[in-house]
Amino acid sequence: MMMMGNTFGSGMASVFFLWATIQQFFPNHLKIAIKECLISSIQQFTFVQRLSDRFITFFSPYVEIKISQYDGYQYNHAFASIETYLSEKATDKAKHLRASQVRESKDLVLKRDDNRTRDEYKGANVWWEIETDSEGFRTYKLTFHRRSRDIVTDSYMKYIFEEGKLIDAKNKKMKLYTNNPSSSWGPNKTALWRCIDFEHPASFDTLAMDSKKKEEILDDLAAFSNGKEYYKKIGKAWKRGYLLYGPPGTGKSTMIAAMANLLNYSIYDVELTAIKDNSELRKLLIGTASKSIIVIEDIDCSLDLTGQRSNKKKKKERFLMSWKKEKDKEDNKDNKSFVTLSGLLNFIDGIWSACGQERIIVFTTNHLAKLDPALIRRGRMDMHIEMSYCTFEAFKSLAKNYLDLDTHPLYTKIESLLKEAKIAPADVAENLMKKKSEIDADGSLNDLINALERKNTQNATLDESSEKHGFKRFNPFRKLF
Ligand SMILES: Nc1ncnc2c1ncn2[C@@H]1O[C@H](COP(=O)(O)OP(=O)(O)OP(=O)(O)O)[C@@H](O)[C@H]1O
Ligand SMILES: [Mg+2]
Repeated sequence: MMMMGNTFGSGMASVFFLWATIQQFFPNHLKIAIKECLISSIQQFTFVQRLSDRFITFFSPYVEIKISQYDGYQYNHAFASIETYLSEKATDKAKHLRASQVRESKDLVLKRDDNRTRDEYKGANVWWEIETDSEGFRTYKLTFHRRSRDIVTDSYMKYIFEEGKLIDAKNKKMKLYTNNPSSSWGPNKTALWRCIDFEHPASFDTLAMDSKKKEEILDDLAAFSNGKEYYKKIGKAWKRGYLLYGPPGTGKSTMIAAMANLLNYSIYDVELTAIKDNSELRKLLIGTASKSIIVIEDIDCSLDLTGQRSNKKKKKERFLMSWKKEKDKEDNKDNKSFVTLSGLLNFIDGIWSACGQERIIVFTTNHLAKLDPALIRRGRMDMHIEMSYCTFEAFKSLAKNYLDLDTHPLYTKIESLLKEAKIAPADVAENLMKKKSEIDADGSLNDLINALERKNTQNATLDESSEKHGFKRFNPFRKLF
C-alpha cells in the first residue's frame, strides 16, 4: 500500500512536469488533445488504485483496534477493564493458564497466561494480543473480521468494559502501587507505577487510639467519600489531604491501610527520592486513578522541605542543586531527587490535582516541626492527625484485640505506669503478642509492665541528666495546632 502510494505520488509529479512543458512549447490544438489524453490516463490510474485497494482488503479482511495503557499521561481505564476481563473471563478460550490461590478461598483461580487470546461474542470471533514497547508501556490489539465490525464496535467493546468493571467490583481488589524502581514486583510492570494486590488486615476497629479522635476521622472520611455533589457545588476539586504525625510505631501507616480498606481505595505509595524532577512527579500523579490514596511517607526525610529558610541559604541551596544536576548529567549515577517543595505544592493545589477526582493525599512525618508551614497549612492538608504514644484507652483496645480481654486485675497498675511512660502502641502490641500456642494474658501483661517500668526508669535517668546539665528534653511532637 505504502509503495503503491509513493508510485502514485511520483507518477502525478511527472504528469504535472510534462503538462508544464507542453503549456510552454506546444500549439493550442495539440495542447487540447494532449490534455484530454492525460485526463483519461489519470482517471485510469485512480481506477487501478481503487481496484488494488479492494484487492488488498479482499485478501486481508481484518480490522484492528489498539487500546494503550496510557492516553498521554493519563492512565487508560479501558485498558484496565480489558485486562481484568481477559485475565478472569476469557480463560476458557486461552491455551496457557496460570493457577493461583486468592486470599481466603481454598480454590485455585485460573488466569490467562498467554499473549494471544481468542474470544467469541454473539457469533463473532475476536483475537486479543498484548504488545509491550521498549519503554514497558503495553497496548492491547483487538483483531476481528470486518463483517463483525458492527457487533464489535457497538456492543462487544461496551460489554467487556462493563464486565471488567463488574469483576473488579465483585473482587473488591484494591491495588498498592509504587514508583520505586528498585522494587521487583510484578506482574503489572509499567514505566510509571508497579502494582500488587493490596491485602492488609488493618481496620479502624483494630486501630488503638482516642475514640473521639477516631470518630472525627471516620466522619470526615465518610463526608469526603459521599461528597461528590458537595465538592461540585462549592467548586473545589474532590480531594482531601491528611497529615499524620507522631513518633515511630504509633500507627500512621496502619491508619492509611485502614482508610484504604474502609473506602475501598487503592494506594499509591510515592517514593519521592526515586523521582527525577517536578515534571516526572507530575507525570506520576496524573497517572493515578480516582478512588485512591496518594501517600508520601516520612515527607521530612524524602525532601528538603524545611521552611523559613533565609534567602542566603536558599540561594546557596539553589546553587548546590544546579551544580548537582550538572554533576548528575555527567556521571548519571547519583539517584538524588530534584522534586522541589514548589513542585509538590503545585500538584497539591494546582490544576494537576483536578485531573482526577476522589483522591486523598496523605503525608506522614515523625517530625512535624521540621516541615515547611506552606506544606501543612489548612486547605492543603485539610486534617492534621496526631498519632500519640499509647494511652490507657488505646492499651485497652489493643488488649481486647490481642488477648480478648475486657478487664484484668493488672489494669490498674498498667494505667498508672502508662501515665508516665512514653511507649508506642507498636511496642505495647509487641508485648501483648501471643508467644506461646495458648493465649497467656497474665504473662503478656507482666511482660508489658516490665517494659513500662524499664521505660520509666530510662526517662527518669534522662530527666535527671538534663537537669544536671541545665537543658530540657526536646519534644519534637509538640502540638502546633
Ligand atoms: N495505634 C495502633 N493501633 C493498633 N496497632 C498499632 C498502632 N500503632 C502501631 N500499631 C502496630 O505497630 C505496627 C507498626 O505501626 P505503624 O507501622 O503503623 O507505625 P508508624 O506510625 O507508621 O511508624 P513509623 O513512623 O516508623 O512509620 C503495626 O503493624 C501495628 O500492628
Ligand atoms: Mg509508617
